[in-house]
Amino acid sequence: MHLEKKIAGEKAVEFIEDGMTIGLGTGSTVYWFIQKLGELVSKGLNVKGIPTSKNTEQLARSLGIPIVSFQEIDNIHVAIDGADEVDEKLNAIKGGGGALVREKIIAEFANQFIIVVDQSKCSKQLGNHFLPVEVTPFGWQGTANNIAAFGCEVKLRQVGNKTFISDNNNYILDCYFKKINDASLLHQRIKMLTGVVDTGLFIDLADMVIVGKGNETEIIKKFAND
Ligand SMILES: O=C[C@H](O)[C@H](O)[C@H](O)COP(=O)(O)O
Repeated sequence: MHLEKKIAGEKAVEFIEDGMTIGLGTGSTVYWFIQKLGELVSKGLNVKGIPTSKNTEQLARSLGIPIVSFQEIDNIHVAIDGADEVDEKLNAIKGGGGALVREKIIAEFANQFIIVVDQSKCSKQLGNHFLPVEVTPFGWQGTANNIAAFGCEVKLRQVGNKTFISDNNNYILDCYFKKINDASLLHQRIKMLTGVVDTGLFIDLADMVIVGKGNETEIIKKFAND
C-alpha cells in the first residue's frame, strides 16, 4: 500500500508544466507528489503552490516550493490530492485528515483536479469509508443528531482525548453509513443543515484518478466509464 501511494503520487508530476499554479492536497499519498515537485523546483522548475492545509504548507515550504494565497492568484491550473475512497464515476470521499473544506475550495477553483490513490481506495459504490463532515463547534450535538437522522452513526473526531480542530477552527463529525446509495443527494441534504460547513463528498469534481497498483499506475479519466 505504501509503495502504491508513492508511485501514484509521484506519477502526478507528469501533469505539471512550467509556470503552473498548483493546488497542493493533503495526506500521505499526495505527500509523494509534493516531494517530487520539490525536487523539480530545486532543479529549476518554476511553479507556485496553493496549499490545502497548514501541514501541507509547512511541507511545501520546507522543500522550497513557492507558496501563494488566493489573493495573489486568479487561476489554479491543476490541483492534485489524495482521497479516502473513489468510485467508478470518480466521485470521492475525502477528509480523513480533516482538510476537506480547503481541499474542496481548491478543487472547485482548479481547471483540472487529479486524485492520487492506492488501489485499496477504489470501490464500485461509495460507503466503505466513513464520511467526514465539517461543522461549526456551536451546537454540534444538534447538527450531529440531524445528520444521524439520515441513517448513520456519528462520532465527533478526537485526537487522543482532545477534540480535533480543523484549520478553519471547526469540528469534524465522522459519519458511518452502512452504504451510500445516492451520494449526490446525501451531500445536498447534509449540506443544507445549518451548522454544516461542508461534507467530504466530492461529487463530479475529479477529472482524473491515478491509481497505484502493484508497481504500476492506472490512469482513469472522467467519462471513461460512462
Ligand atoms: O483531509 C484529508 C484528505 O482528504 C486526504 O487527501 C485523504 O484523507 C487521503 O489521505 P491519504 O492519502 O493519507 O490516505
